[in-house]
Amino acid sequence: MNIPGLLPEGLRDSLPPQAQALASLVRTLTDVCGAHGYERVAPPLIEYESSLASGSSRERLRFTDPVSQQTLALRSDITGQVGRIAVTRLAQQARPLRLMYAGQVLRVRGDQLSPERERTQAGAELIGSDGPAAAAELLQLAIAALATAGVTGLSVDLTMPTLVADLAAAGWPLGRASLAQVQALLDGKDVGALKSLGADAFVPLIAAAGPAPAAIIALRQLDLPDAILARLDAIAALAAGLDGVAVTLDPTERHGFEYQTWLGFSLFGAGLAAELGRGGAYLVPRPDGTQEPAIGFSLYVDGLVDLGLGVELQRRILLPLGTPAAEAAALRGEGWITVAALDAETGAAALHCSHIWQSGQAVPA
Ligand SMILES: N[C@@H](Cc1c[nH]c[nH+]1)C(=O)O
Repeated sequence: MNIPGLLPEGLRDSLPPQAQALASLVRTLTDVCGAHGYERVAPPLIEYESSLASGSSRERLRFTDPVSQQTLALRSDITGQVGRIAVTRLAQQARPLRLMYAGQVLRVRGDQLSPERERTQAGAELIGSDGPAAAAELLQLAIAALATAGVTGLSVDLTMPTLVADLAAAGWPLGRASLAQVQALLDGKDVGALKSLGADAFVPLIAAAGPAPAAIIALRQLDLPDAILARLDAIAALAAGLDGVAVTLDPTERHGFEYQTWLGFSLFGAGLAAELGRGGAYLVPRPDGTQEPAIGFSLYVDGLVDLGLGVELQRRILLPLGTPAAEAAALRGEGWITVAALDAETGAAALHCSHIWQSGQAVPA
C-alpha cells in the first residue's frame, strides 16, 4: 500500500507545537531526576530478542537481522535494558546505582485507553535496593517530576503484584483451582467461582481495595504471614508520606505489572483516564544466575502532551528582509523567536508571528 501520509495503525507524526512540547517535557522530567542524583543512560532501540525477553513477557516487534542472521527486537520497555546495563557494564559501580533514561518504545499492540503503539518513556531506576526507603524515594521522585511538568490532581494506585502467589506459597489453600485461575478470578472479582472452587480464603482480598488507609486496615484483619505484614507496614508508611496526593491500594491488581514484585504503582492526573506512568520493585537477572533488587518508574510522556502540557508560549517576531544579524541575535538573546522574511511580501500571520521588527521596535502584527 502506498498512500502518501498514511501511517500504520497506532503510529503518528508529532507536529508543531506537540513535537516541541514532547521534547521540552522530556527535558523537564529528566532534569528533575538528574537533580536527584540519577545519571542518564541511553540503551539502543534494538537488541537481541533474547536479551530483551528476560524479565518481561511483553510482545515485541521482531525481525531477522540481515547482517548477523540473529533475531532482533524493538524494545517495548526501557527498564529491562537499564537493568542489563547495571549488571553488566556497570556491575562494578557502587550500589545503589541511580540511572535515568528517556526514549521511544514500541508495543506490538496498543490498548483501549492508549491505542498508540509508539510511546516515549522517561524514567528512573535505582539498582541495588528495593526496600521501603528506595520505594519512598522513587515514588516521591515520580510525583515531583509529574508535578514539575504541570500535572495537577495527581493520584497513585498502589498494588502488590506478587501478593496472591506469595500467599499461595505461604499455604493459603487454592482449593481445586490453580494459582493462575485464582488470579484470574480475583481480576474478575468473581466471588462465586472462588468459593465454589474452594479458594474462599482469597475472597476477602477483593473487598480490601480502595483508599489506602481503609484497604490496609482491611488487609491487616486477614491472617497474613509476617513477611507480608512487614510489606504492608512499608506500604502504609509510603502512603502516609505522600502528602496532598490521593492514594489507593488495589492489592491483587497485576495488569501491566509483569515483572514487578512486592510493590507496584500507577500514576494518574486530572484530565486523563490512562495512567501517566507506572513503576515498582523488581529483580534484575545477573549473568551469574543471581538477581539484584531494583525499583523504578517510567512516565509516558505522550500522555502529558495530550494534556496540553509542555507548550512554551514564546514570542515570535518577523524580521524584515535586510535586518542586521546583530539585531536579530540581540532579540533572540531577549527570548524572542526570530523568523527571517525571505521576501518583502510574506506577512507576519503566515509565519505565525505576533510581532514585526520595525525601526528598532517590536510592533504588534
Ligand atoms: N517500565 C515499567 C515500569 C517500571 C519502571 N521500573 C519498574 N517498573 C512500565 O513501563 O510498565
